[in-house]
Amino acid sequence: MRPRVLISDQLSAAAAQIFSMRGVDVDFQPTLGKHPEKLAAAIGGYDGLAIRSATKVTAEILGAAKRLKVIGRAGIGVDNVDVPAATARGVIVMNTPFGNSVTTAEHAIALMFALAREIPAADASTQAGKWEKNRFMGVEISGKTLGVIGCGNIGTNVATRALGLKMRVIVYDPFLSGERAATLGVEKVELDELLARADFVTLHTPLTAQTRNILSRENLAKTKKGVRVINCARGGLVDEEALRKALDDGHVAGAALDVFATEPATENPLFGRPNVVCTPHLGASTTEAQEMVALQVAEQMSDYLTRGAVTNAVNFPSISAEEAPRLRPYVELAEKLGLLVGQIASAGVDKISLVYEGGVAELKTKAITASALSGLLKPILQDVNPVCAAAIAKDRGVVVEEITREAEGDYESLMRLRAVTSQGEIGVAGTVFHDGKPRIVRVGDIAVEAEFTPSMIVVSNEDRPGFIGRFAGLLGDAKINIATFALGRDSPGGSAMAIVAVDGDVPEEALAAIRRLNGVKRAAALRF
Ligand SMILES: NC(=O)C1=CN([C@@H]2O[C@H](COP(=O)(O)OP(=O)(O)OC[C@H]3O[C@@H](n4cnc5c(N)ncnc54)[C@H](O)[C@@H]3O)[C@@H](O)[C@H]2O)C=CC1
Ligand SMILES: O=C(O)C(=O)COP(=O)(O)O
Repeated sequence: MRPRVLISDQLSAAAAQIFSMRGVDVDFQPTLGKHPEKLAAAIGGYDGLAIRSATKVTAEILGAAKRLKVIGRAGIGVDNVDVPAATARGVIVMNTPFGNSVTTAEHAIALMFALAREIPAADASTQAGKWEKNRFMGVEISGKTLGVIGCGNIGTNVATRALGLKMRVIVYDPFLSGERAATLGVEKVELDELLARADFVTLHTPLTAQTRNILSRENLAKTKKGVRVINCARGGLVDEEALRKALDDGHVAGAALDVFATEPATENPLFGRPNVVCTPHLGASTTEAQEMVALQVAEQMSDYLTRGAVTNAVNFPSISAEEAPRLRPYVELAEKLGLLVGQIASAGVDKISLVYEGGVAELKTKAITASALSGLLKPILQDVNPVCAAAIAKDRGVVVEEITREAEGDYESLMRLRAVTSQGEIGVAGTVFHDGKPRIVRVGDIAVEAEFTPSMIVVSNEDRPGFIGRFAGLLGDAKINIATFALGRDSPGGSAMAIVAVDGDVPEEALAAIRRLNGVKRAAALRF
Protein backbone atom coordinates (compact mmCIF):
# COMPACT_ATOMS: atom_id res chain seq x y z
CA MET A 1 0.00 0.00 0.00
CA ARG A 2 1.33 3.46 -0.89
CA PRO A 3 2.03 5.67 2.13
CA ARG A 4 -0.33 8.63 2.63
CA VAL A 5 0.69 12.14 3.59
CA LEU A 6 -1.42 15.07 4.71
CA ILE A 7 -0.28 18.63 3.96
CA SER A 8 -2.06 20.75 6.56
CA ASP A 9 -0.38 24.12 5.90
CA GLN A 10 0.14 26.46 2.97
CA LEU A 11 3.00 24.65 1.23
CA SER A 12 4.07 25.33 -2.34
CA ALA A 13 2.46 23.05 -4.94
CA ALA A 14 5.93 21.60 -5.51
CA ALA A 15 5.45 19.43 -2.41
CA ALA A 16 2.37 17.60 -3.66
CA GLN A 17 4.06 16.99 -7.02
CA ILE A 18 7.16 15.49 -5.42
CA PHE A 19 5.10 13.23 -3.14
CA SER A 20 3.11 11.87 -6.07
CA MET A 21 6.23 11.37 -8.18
CA ARG A 22 7.91 9.46 -5.37
CA GLY A 23 5.15 6.95 -4.74
CA VAL A 24 3.33 8.73 -1.89
CA ASP A 25 -0.38 9.59 -1.92
CA VAL A 26 -1.01 13.14 -0.78
CA ASP A 27 -3.95 15.19 0.49
CA PHE A 28 -3.47 18.94 0.27
CA GLN A 29 -5.64 20.63 2.90
CA PRO A 30 -3.77 23.88 3.52
CA THR A 31 -6.12 25.29 6.17
CA LEU A 32 -6.65 22.11 8.20
CA GLY A 33 -3.74 22.94 10.51
CA LYS A 34 -5.67 25.95 11.82
CA HIS A 35 -8.48 23.69 13.10
CA PRO A 36 -7.07 21.34 15.75
CA GLU A 37 -10.30 19.31 16.15
CA LYS A 38 -10.59 18.70 12.42
CA LEU A 39 -6.91 17.82 12.22
CA ALA A 40 -7.26 15.37 15.13
CA ALA A 41 -10.22 13.74 13.39
CA ALA A 42 -8.32 13.34 10.11
CA ILE A 43 -4.78 12.51 11.20
CA GLY A 44 -5.43 8.82 11.95
CA GLY A 45 -5.45 8.00 8.23
CA TYR A 46 -1.95 9.28 7.44
CA ASP A 47 1.64 8.05 7.59
CA GLY A 48 3.09 11.54 7.21
CA LEU A 49 2.16 15.12 8.08
CA ALA A 50 3.76 18.05 6.23
CA ILE A 51 3.47 21.42 7.99
CA ARG A 52 4.68 25.00 8.35
CA SER A 53 4.17 27.07 11.52
CA ALA A 54 0.36 27.32 11.53
CA THR A 55 -0.18 23.65 12.44
CA LYS A 56 0.38 22.94 16.12
CA VAL A 57 1.25 19.28 16.54
CA THR A 58 0.29 18.76 20.16
CA ALA A 59 0.30 15.58 22.25
CA GLU A 60 -3.48 15.37 21.63
CA ILE A 61 -3.02 15.41 17.86
CA LEU A 62 -0.25 12.83 18.18
CA GLY A 63 -2.54 10.70 20.35
CA ALA A 64 -4.95 10.46 17.42
CA ALA A 65 -2.17 9.82 14.90
CA LYS A 66 -2.10 6.04 15.12
CA ARG A 67 -0.42 5.49 11.74
CA LEU A 68 1.86 8.50 11.75
CA LYS A 69 5.55 7.83 11.11
CA VAL A 70 6.93 11.21 10.14
CA ILE A 71 6.25 14.93 10.58
CA GLY A 72 7.99 17.14 8.04
CA ARG A 73 8.40 20.84 8.82
CA ALA A 74 8.82 22.83 5.60
CA GLY A 75 10.97 25.36 7.39
CA ILE A 76 13.28 25.58 10.38
CA GLY A 77 11.57 26.02 13.77
CA VAL A 78 9.93 22.90 15.18
CA ASP A 79 8.67 24.64 18.33
CA ASN A 80 5.10 24.11 17.06
CA VAL A 81 5.65 20.35 17.35
CA ASP A 82 5.67 18.53 20.68
CA VAL A 83 8.90 16.74 19.79
CA PRO A 84 9.18 14.68 23.03
CA ALA A 85 5.60 13.44 22.51
CA ALA A 86 6.36 12.61 18.87
CA THR A 87 9.52 10.77 19.89
CA ALA A 88 7.65 8.85 22.58
CA ARG A 89 5.25 7.67 19.85
CA GLY A 90 8.09 6.75 17.53
CA VAL A 91 7.36 9.54 15.07
CA ILE A 92 10.34 11.07 13.25
CA VAL A 93 10.33 14.88 13.18
CA MET A 94 12.34 16.43 10.34
CA ASN A 95 12.85 20.00 9.17
CA THR A 96 14.62 21.78 6.31
CA PRO A 97 17.37 23.63 8.14
CA PHE A 98 18.72 25.75 5.27
CA GLY A 99 15.96 26.26 2.70
CA ASN A 100 14.65 29.58 4.02
CA SER A 101 17.65 30.97 5.90
CA VAL A 102 18.80 33.47 3.24
CA THR A 103 15.23 34.68 2.75
CA THR A 104 14.76 35.18 6.50
CA ALA A 105 18.08 36.98 6.81
CA GLU A 106 16.98 39.29 3.98
CA HIS A 107 13.76 40.01 5.88
CA ALA A 108 15.75 40.97 8.98
CA ILE A 109 17.88 43.35 6.89
CA ALA A 110 14.74 44.74 5.26
CA LEU A 111 13.22 45.36 8.70
CA MET A 112 16.43 47.04 9.83
CA PHE A 113 16.16 49.53 6.93
CA ALA A 114 12.44 49.92 7.51
CA LEU A 115 13.20 50.93 11.10
CA ALA A 116 16.15 53.15 10.26
CA ARG A 117 14.14 55.18 7.72
CA GLU A 118 10.62 54.67 9.13
CA ILE A 119 9.55 53.45 5.71
CA PRO A 120 6.14 51.97 6.67
CA ALA A 121 5.00 55.16 8.44
CA ALA A 122 6.43 57.40 5.69
CA ASP A 123 4.66 55.29 3.10
CA ALA A 124 1.31 55.47 4.91
CA SER A 125 1.65 59.24 5.37
CA THR A 126 2.64 59.90 1.76
CA GLN A 127 -0.15 57.75 0.37
CA ALA A 128 -2.54 59.62 2.64
CA GLY A 129 -1.54 62.76 0.73
CA LYS A 130 0.31 64.41 3.65
CA TRP A 131 3.80 64.91 2.18
CA GLU A 132 5.40 65.15 5.67
CA LYS A 133 8.96 65.62 4.48
CA ASN A 134 10.08 67.14 7.79
CA ARG A 135 8.42 64.51 9.99
CA PHE A 136 10.68 61.62 9.02
CA MET A 137 14.33 61.87 9.94
CA GLY A 138 16.18 58.57 9.67
CA VAL A 139 19.51 57.22 10.86
CA GLU A 140 22.34 55.80 8.75
CA ILE A 141 23.17 52.15 9.02
CA SER A 142 26.71 52.47 7.75
CA GLY A 143 29.20 52.60 10.61
CA LYS A 144 26.61 51.50 13.20
CA THR A 145 27.00 48.46 15.45
CA LEU A 146 24.72 45.50 14.84
CA GLY A 147 24.36 43.06 17.74
CA VAL A 148 23.42 39.57 16.50
CA ILE A 149 22.05 37.26 19.17
CA GLY A 150 22.38 33.69 17.83
CA CYS A 151 24.86 33.30 14.98
CA GLY A 152 23.72 30.10 13.26
CA ASN A 153 22.56 29.87 9.66
CA ILE A 154 20.34 32.94 9.65
CA GLY A 155 22.46 34.98 12.08
CA THR A 156 25.50 34.34 9.89
CA ASN A 157 23.65 35.43 6.75
CA VAL A 158 22.55 38.60 8.53
CA ALA A 159 26.04 39.26 9.87
CA THR A 160 27.79 38.90 6.51
CA ARG A 161 25.21 41.08 4.78
CA ALA A 162 25.54 43.71 7.52
CA LEU A 163 29.33 43.71 7.03
CA GLY A 164 28.62 44.40 3.36
CA LEU A 165 26.57 47.40 4.49
CA LYS A 166 29.67 48.64 6.36
CA MET A 167 28.27 47.93 9.81
CA ARG A 168 30.36 46.73 12.75
CA VAL A 169 28.99 43.35 13.77
CA ILE A 170 29.19 41.95 17.28
CA VAL A 171 27.64 38.57 18.09
CA TYR A 172 26.54 36.72 21.18
CA ASP A 173 26.36 32.97 20.70
CA PRO A 174 27.89 30.67 23.34
CA PHE A 175 28.20 27.90 20.74
CA LEU A 176 30.11 29.97 18.18
CA SER A 177 33.85 29.32 18.20
CA GLY A 178 36.34 32.17 18.27
CA GLU A 179 37.84 30.89 14.97
CA ARG A 180 34.45 30.90 13.25
CA ALA A 181 33.78 34.45 14.48
CA ALA A 182 37.18 35.55 13.17
CA THR A 183 36.55 33.87 9.79
CA LEU A 184 33.21 35.66 9.53
CA GLY A 185 34.81 38.99 10.45
CA VAL A 186 32.57 39.51 13.48
CA GLU A 187 33.44 40.17 17.12
CA LYS A 188 32.28 37.57 19.64
CA VAL A 189 31.10 39.20 22.89
CA GLU A 190 29.07 38.36 25.97
CA LEU A 191 25.39 39.25 26.05
CA ASP A 192 25.78 42.23 28.40
CA GLU A 193 28.46 43.76 26.22
CA LEU A 194 26.33 43.26 23.11
CA LEU A 195 23.38 44.94 24.80
CA ALA A 196 25.54 47.86 25.93
CA ARG A 197 27.17 48.46 22.54
CA ALA A 198 24.65 47.66 19.81
CA ASP A 199 22.74 50.33 17.86
CA PHE A 200 20.60 47.57 16.37
CA VAL A 201 19.92 44.23 18.06
CA THR A 202 18.68 41.34 15.93
CA LEU A 203 17.55 37.98 17.29
CA HIS A 204 18.33 34.68 15.56
CA THR A 205 18.17 31.91 18.16
CA PRO A 206 15.61 29.13 18.41
CA LEU A 207 13.08 29.44 21.22
CA THR A 208 14.40 27.27 24.05
CA ALA A 209 14.27 27.35 27.85
CA GLN A 210 17.57 29.31 27.75
CA THR A 211 16.52 31.83 25.09
CA ARG A 212 12.92 32.43 26.16
CA ASN A 213 12.65 36.06 27.21
CA ILE A 214 16.30 36.72 26.36
CA LEU A 215 15.24 40.34 25.80
CA SER A 216 13.64 40.58 29.22
CA ARG A 217 12.85 43.80 31.07
CA GLU A 218 16.28 43.61 32.77
CA ASN A 219 18.15 42.97 29.54
CA LEU A 220 16.28 45.70 27.68
CA ALA A 221 17.37 48.06 30.45
CA LYS A 222 21.00 47.17 29.65
CA THR A 223 20.69 48.30 26.03
CA LYS A 224 22.06 51.57 24.71
CA LYS A 225 19.55 54.44 24.65
CA GLY A 226 18.17 54.75 21.13
CA VAL A 227 18.65 51.08 20.29
CA ARG A 228 16.46 49.49 17.60
CA VAL A 229 15.33 45.88 18.03
CA ILE A 230 14.56 43.39 15.26
CA ASN A 231 12.97 40.00 15.88
CA CYS A 232 12.62 37.59 12.96
CA ALA A 233 13.13 34.47 15.09
CA ARG A 234 10.45 33.65 17.65
CA GLY A 235 7.96 35.70 19.64
CA GLY A 236 8.82 34.33 23.06
CA LEU A 237 12.36 35.71 22.85
CA VAL A 238 11.19 39.23 23.73
CA ASP A 239 9.14 40.41 26.70
CA GLU A 240 6.55 42.31 24.63
CA GLU A 241 5.18 44.34 27.56
CA ALA A 242 8.66 45.41 28.63
CA LEU A 243 9.53 46.34 25.04
CA ARG A 244 6.36 48.43 24.77
CA LYS A 245 7.31 50.28 27.93
CA ALA A 246 10.89 50.85 26.74
CA LEU A 247 9.50 52.26 23.47
CA ASP A 248 7.06 54.50 25.33
CA ASP A 249 9.88 55.75 27.58
CA GLY A 250 11.97 56.57 24.52
CA HIS A 251 14.77 54.24 25.63
CA VAL A 252 14.22 51.97 22.61
CA ALA A 253 13.96 54.01 19.41
CA GLY A 254 12.16 51.40 17.36
CA ALA A 255 11.25 47.75 17.06
CA ALA A 256 10.55 45.58 14.04
CA LEU A 257 8.77 42.32 14.70
CA ASP A 258 7.95 39.48 12.37
CA VAL A 259 7.05 37.05 15.15
CA PHE A 260 4.88 37.35 18.26
CA ALA A 261 4.32 35.57 21.55
CA THR A 262 0.84 34.59 20.35
CA GLU A 263 0.25 33.88 16.69
CA PRO A 264 -1.76 34.64 14.69
CA ALA A 265 -1.22 38.02 16.36
CA THR A 266 -4.45 39.89 15.88
CA GLU A 267 -3.86 41.91 19.04
CA ASN A 268 -0.55 42.74 20.66
CA PRO A 269 0.77 45.27 23.20
CA LEU A 270 3.14 46.59 20.54
CA PHE A 271 0.55 47.32 17.89
CA GLY A 272 -0.23 50.93 17.10
CA ARG A 273 3.06 52.47 18.28
CA PRO A 274 4.59 54.95 15.77
CA ASN A 275 8.07 53.44 15.94
CA VAL A 276 7.01 49.81 15.58
CA VAL A 277 7.06 47.88 12.30
CA CYS A 278 5.21 44.55 12.14
CA THR A 279 4.91 41.79 9.58
CA PRO A 280 2.79 38.64 9.99
CA HIS A 281 5.57 35.98 10.29
CA LEU A 282 6.76 36.62 6.72
CA GLY A 283 10.44 35.82 7.31
CA ALA A 284 10.33 32.70 5.14
CA SER A 285 7.75 33.94 2.68
CA THR A 286 9.46 34.29 -0.66
CA THR A 287 8.68 32.20 -3.72
CA GLU A 288 12.25 30.94 -3.79
CA ALA A 289 12.36 29.82 -0.16
CA GLN A 290 8.87 28.31 -0.23
CA GLU A 291 9.67 26.32 -3.36
CA MET A 292 12.90 25.10 -1.78
CA VAL A 293 11.48 24.03 1.61
CA ALA A 294 8.41 22.38 0.06
CA LEU A 295 10.51 20.42 -2.38
CA GLN A 296 13.02 19.43 0.26
CA VAL A 297 10.50 18.36 2.87
CA ALA A 298 8.57 16.29 0.33
CA GLU A 299 11.78 14.59 -0.81
CA GLN A 300 12.88 13.86 2.75
CA MET A 301 9.48 12.55 3.85
CA SER A 302 9.05 10.39 0.73
CA ASP A 303 12.55 8.97 1.15
CA TYR A 304 11.75 8.01 4.71
CA LEU A 305 8.35 6.51 3.96
CA THR A 306 9.42 4.56 0.90
CA ARG A 307 13.11 3.81 1.50
CA GLY A 308 13.81 4.27 5.21
CA ALA A 309 16.26 7.15 4.64
CA VAL A 310 16.37 9.70 7.46
CA THR A 311 17.51 13.27 6.67
CA ASN A 312 17.44 16.32 8.95
CA ALA A 313 15.52 14.57 11.71
CA VAL A 314 15.65 16.39 15.03
CA ASN A 315 14.98 13.16 16.95
CA PHE A 316 16.88 10.44 15.06
CA PRO A 317 20.32 9.99 13.45
CA SER A 318 20.52 10.59 9.70
CA ILE A 319 20.53 7.61 7.35
CA SER A 320 21.09 8.23 3.64
CA ALA A 321 19.08 6.44 0.95
CA GLU A 322 22.30 4.60 0.02
CA GLU A 323 22.99 3.57 3.61
CA ALA A 324 19.42 2.46 4.37
CA PRO A 325 19.55 -0.85 2.45
CA ARG A 326 22.99 -1.74 3.92
CA LEU A 327 21.78 -0.84 7.38
CA ARG A 328 18.46 -2.70 7.17
CA PRO A 329 19.73 -6.28 7.87
CA TYR A 330 21.73 -5.04 10.88
CA VAL A 331 18.76 -3.08 12.16
CA GLU A 332 16.81 -6.34 11.92
CA LEU A 333 19.62 -8.31 13.57
CA ALA A 334 19.81 -5.76 16.39
CA GLU A 335 16.10 -5.90 17.01
CA LYS A 336 16.17 -9.70 17.12
CA LEU A 337 19.18 -9.81 19.45
CA GLY A 338 17.43 -7.26 21.65
CA LEU A 339 14.26 -9.36 21.63
CA LEU A 340 16.29 -12.46 22.48
CA VAL A 341 17.85 -10.81 25.51
CA GLY A 342 14.64 -9.02 26.49
CA GLN A 343 12.77 -12.34 26.56
CA ILE A 344 15.48 -14.24 28.45
CA ALA A 345 16.16 -11.54 31.05
CA SER A 346 14.38 -12.29 34.29
CA ALA A 347 15.07 -8.86 35.80
CA GLY A 348 15.11 -5.25 34.54
CA VAL A 349 18.15 -4.25 32.52
CA ASP A 350 20.45 -1.67 34.15
CA LYS A 351 23.04 -1.41 31.43
CA ILE A 352 23.37 -2.48 27.85
CA SER A 353 26.59 -2.63 25.96
CA LEU A 354 26.79 -2.94 22.20
CA VAL A 355 30.00 -3.83 20.45
CA TYR A 356 30.23 -3.52 16.69
CA GLU A 357 33.13 -5.32 15.04
CA GLY A 358 34.34 -5.19 11.44
CA GLY A 359 32.19 -3.95 8.54
CA VAL A 360 29.14 -3.14 10.66
CA ALA A 361 31.25 -0.71 12.70
CA GLU A 362 31.47 1.50 9.57
CA LEU A 363 27.68 1.92 9.43
CA LYS A 364 25.42 4.32 11.41
CA THR A 365 25.62 2.29 14.59
CA LYS A 366 23.40 4.73 16.50
CA ALA A 367 20.44 3.63 14.36
CA ILE A 368 21.35 -0.04 14.96
CA THR A 369 21.64 0.57 18.71
CA ALA A 370 18.22 2.25 18.68
CA SER A 371 16.79 -0.89 17.10
CA ALA A 372 18.49 -3.15 19.66
CA LEU A 373 17.01 -1.06 22.48
CA SER A 374 13.60 -1.26 20.85
CA GLY A 375 13.83 -5.08 20.68
CA LEU A 376 15.04 -5.25 24.26
CA LEU A 377 12.13 -3.16 25.54
CA LYS A 378 9.43 -4.80 23.42
CA PRO A 379 8.73 -7.72 25.77
CA ILE A 380 7.84 -5.25 28.54
CA LEU A 381 6.40 -2.28 26.63
CA GLN A 382 3.79 -2.29 23.92
CA ASP A 383 4.43 0.78 21.81
CA VAL A 384 8.14 0.95 21.38
CA ASN A 385 10.11 1.44 18.20
CA PRO A 386 13.65 2.59 17.37
CA VAL A 387 12.69 6.30 17.35
CA CYS A 388 11.46 6.33 20.94
CA ALA A 389 13.59 3.50 22.38
CA ALA A 390 16.62 5.61 23.34
CA ALA A 391 14.43 8.15 25.18
CA ILE A 392 12.55 5.39 27.02
CA ALA A 393 15.78 3.64 27.99
CA LYS A 394 17.14 6.94 29.29
CA ASP A 395 13.96 7.60 31.29
CA ARG A 396 14.32 4.18 32.85
CA GLY A 397 17.92 4.85 33.79
CA VAL A 398 19.34 2.20 31.44
CA VAL A 399 22.97 3.01 30.68
CA VAL A 400 23.78 2.45 27.00
CA GLU A 401 27.35 1.91 25.88
CA GLU A 402 28.43 1.62 22.27
CA ILE A 403 31.85 0.43 21.10
CA THR A 404 33.11 0.05 17.53
CA ARG A 405 36.27 -1.87 16.67
CA GLU A 406 38.00 -3.90 13.99
CA ALA A 407 36.94 -7.49 13.29
CA GLU A 408 38.61 -9.85 15.75
CA GLY A 409 37.27 -13.30 14.91
CA ASP A 410 35.85 -15.29 12.01
CA TYR A 411 33.11 -12.90 11.06
CA GLU A 412 33.48 -10.00 8.65
CA SER A 413 30.88 -8.17 10.78
CA LEU A 414 29.82 -9.05 14.29
CA MET A 415 27.45 -7.39 16.72
CA ARG A 416 27.63 -8.24 20.41
CA LEU A 417 24.93 -7.26 22.88
CA ARG A 418 25.50 -7.59 26.61
CA ALA A 419 22.83 -6.72 29.16
CA VAL A 420 23.56 -6.23 32.84
CA THR A 421 20.66 -6.99 35.17
CA SER A 422 20.39 -7.35 38.94
CA GLN A 423 20.33 -11.13 38.36
CA GLY A 424 23.54 -11.19 36.31
CA GLU A 425 24.68 -10.65 32.74
CA ILE A 426 23.38 -11.96 29.43
CA GLY A 427 25.56 -11.75 26.35
CA VAL A 428 24.61 -12.64 22.80
CA ALA A 429 26.20 -12.06 19.42
CA GLY A 430 24.99 -12.15 15.86
CA THR A 431 25.92 -11.44 12.29
CA VAL A 432 24.44 -11.04 8.84
CA PHE A 433 25.61 -13.45 6.14
CA HIS A 434 25.77 -12.71 2.43
CA ASP A 435 22.17 -13.84 2.03
CA GLY A 436 21.22 -10.77 4.12
CA LYS A 437 19.68 -12.92 6.87
CA PRO A 438 20.52 -12.12 10.50
CA ARG A 439 21.82 -15.01 12.57
CA ILE A 440 22.61 -15.72 16.20
CA VAL A 441 26.21 -16.90 16.50
CA ARG A 442 26.77 -16.90 20.25
CA VAL A 443 24.72 -17.09 23.42
CA GLY A 444 26.71 -16.52 26.59
CA ASP A 445 30.00 -18.37 26.21
CA ILE A 446 28.66 -20.86 23.72
CA ALA A 447 29.09 -20.56 19.96
CA VAL A 448 25.87 -21.71 18.34
CA GLU A 449 24.65 -20.64 14.94
CA ALA A 450 20.94 -20.26 14.17
CA GLU A 451 18.64 -18.19 12.02
CA PHE A 452 15.81 -16.34 13.73
CA THR A 453 12.38 -17.87 13.11
CA PRO A 454 9.00 -16.80 14.52
CA SER A 455 8.93 -19.44 17.31
CA MET A 456 12.06 -20.80 19.00
CA ILE A 457 13.11 -22.70 22.10
CA VAL A 458 16.46 -21.98 23.74
CA VAL A 459 17.72 -24.56 26.21
CA SER A 460 20.93 -24.55 28.16
CA ASN A 461 21.87 -27.88 29.71
CA GLU A 462 24.71 -30.05 30.93
CA ASP A 463 26.50 -31.74 28.04
CA ARG A 464 25.55 -35.41 28.80
CA PRO A 465 24.84 -38.35 26.47
CA GLY A 466 21.16 -38.99 25.72
CA PHE A 467 19.93 -35.47 26.42
CA ILE A 468 19.11 -34.53 22.83
CA GLY A 469 17.08 -37.72 22.32
CA ARG A 470 15.02 -37.10 25.46
CA PHE A 471 14.48 -33.45 24.53
CA ALA A 472 13.45 -34.22 20.93
CA GLY A 473 11.19 -37.03 22.17
CA LEU A 474 9.45 -34.68 24.55
CA LEU A 475 8.79 -32.18 21.75
CA GLY A 476 7.39 -35.01 19.60
CA ASP A 477 5.09 -36.16 22.42
CA ALA A 478 3.89 -32.55 22.80
CA LYS A 479 3.19 -32.46 19.03
CA ILE A 480 5.72 -29.67 18.54
CA ASN A 481 7.28 -29.95 15.11
CA ILE A 482 11.00 -29.15 14.90
CA ALA A 483 12.02 -26.99 11.91
CA THR A 484 15.76 -26.65 12.63
CA PHE A 485 17.98 -27.69 15.53
CA ALA A 486 21.26 -25.93 16.34
CA LEU A 487 23.68 -27.15 18.99
CA GLY A 488 26.76 -25.80 20.69
CA ARG A 489 28.83 -26.39 23.83
CA ASP A 490 31.72 -24.73 25.62
CA SER A 491 33.67 -27.97 26.23
CA PRO A 492 33.02 -31.75 26.14
CA GLY A 493 30.95 -32.60 29.22
CA GLY A 494 30.59 -28.88 30.06
CA SER A 495 27.65 -26.58 29.27
CA ALA A 496 25.64 -27.10 26.12
CA MET A 497 23.00 -25.11 24.31
CA ALA A 498 20.22 -26.00 21.90
CA ILE A 499 18.41 -23.44 19.79
CA VAL A 500 15.40 -25.05 18.20
CA ALA A 501 13.11 -23.50 15.62
CA VAL A 502 9.63 -24.96 15.94
CA ASP A 503 6.34 -24.61 14.09
CA GLY A 504 3.71 -22.80 16.12
CA ASP A 505 3.52 -21.81 19.77
CA VAL A 506 5.17 -23.69 22.61
CA PRO A 507 2.54 -24.49 25.26
CA GLU A 508 3.44 -23.57 28.84
CA GLU A 509 3.14 -27.26 29.95
CA ALA A 510 5.63 -28.37 27.29
CA LEU A 511 8.09 -25.69 28.43
CA ALA A 512 7.65 -26.78 32.06
CA ALA A 513 8.32 -30.40 31.03
CA ILE A 514 11.50 -29.32 29.21
CA ARG A 515 12.66 -27.51 32.33
CA ARG A 516 12.12 -30.72 34.34
CA LEU A 517 14.34 -32.76 32.00
CA ASN A 518 17.46 -34.08 33.63
CA GLY A 519 20.42 -31.75 33.09
CA VAL A 520 18.41 -28.70 31.94
CA LYS A 521 19.65 -25.43 33.49
CA ARG A 522 17.36 -23.00 31.71
CA ALA A 523 14.77 -23.13 28.98
CA ALA A 524 12.80 -20.37 27.31
CA ALA A 525 10.26 -20.18 24.51
CA LEU A 526 10.84 -17.11 22.36
CA ARG A 527 8.86 -15.27 19.69
CA PHE A 528 10.50 -13.18 16.97
N1 LIG B 1 10.54 34.53 10.89
C1 LIG B 1 10.56 33.44 10.18
O1 LIG B 1 9.73 33.23 9.31
C2 LIG B 1 11.63 32.46 10.42
C3 LIG B 1 12.16 32.28 11.66
N2 LIG B 1 13.14 31.34 11.85
C4 LIG B 1 13.67 31.18 13.18
O2 LIG B 1 15.01 31.67 13.22
C5 LIG B 1 15.70 31.05 14.28
C6 LIG B 1 17.13 30.72 13.91
O3 LIG B 1 17.19 29.85 12.81
P1 LIG B 1 18.60 29.28 12.27
O4 LIG B 1 19.59 30.36 12.18
O5 LIG B 1 18.30 28.52 11.06
O6 LIG B 1 18.98 28.30 13.43
P2 LIG B 1 20.42 27.73 13.76
O7 LIG B 1 20.21 26.55 14.60
O8 LIG B 1 21.25 27.61 12.54
O9 LIG B 1 21.06 28.89 14.66
C7 LIG B 1 20.64 29.18 15.92
C8 LIG B 1 21.83 29.73 16.68
O10 LIG B 1 21.39 30.13 17.96
C9 LIG B 1 22.43 29.83 18.85
N3 LIG B 1 21.93 29.74 20.22
C10 LIG B 1 21.28 28.70 20.81
N4 LIG B 1 21.03 28.99 22.09
C11 LIG B 1 21.52 30.24 22.31
C12 LIG B 1 21.55 31.08 23.45
N5 LIG B 1 21.04 30.69 24.60
N6 LIG B 1 22.12 32.29 23.32
C13 LIG B 1 22.65 32.69 22.13
N7 LIG B 1 22.67 31.93 21.03
C14 LIG B 1 22.10 30.72 21.12
C15 LIG B 1 22.98 28.52 18.36
O11 LIG B 1 24.29 28.30 18.82
C16 LIG B 1 22.93 28.71 16.87
O12 LIG B 1 24.15 29.19 16.38
C17 LIG B 1 14.83 29.87 14.67
O13 LIG B 1 14.10 30.19 15.81
C18 LIG B 1 13.87 29.74 13.56
O14 LIG B 1 12.71 29.14 13.94
C19 LIG B 1 13.60 30.60 10.83
C20 LIG B 1 13.11 30.73 9.58
C21 LIG B 1 12.06 31.67 9.27
O1 LIG C 1 11.06 28.17 9.28
C1 LIG C 1 10.70 28.75 10.31
O2 LIG C 1 11.17 28.51 11.44
C2 LIG C 1 9.68 29.77 10.23
O3 LIG C 1 9.41 30.40 11.22
C3 LIG C 1 8.92 29.96 8.99
O4 LIG C 1 7.57 29.79 9.30
P1 LIG C 1 6.47 29.57 8.15
O5 LIG C 1 6.86 28.33 7.40
O6 LIG C 1 6.54 30.75 7.26
O7 LIG C 1 5.18 29.42 8.83
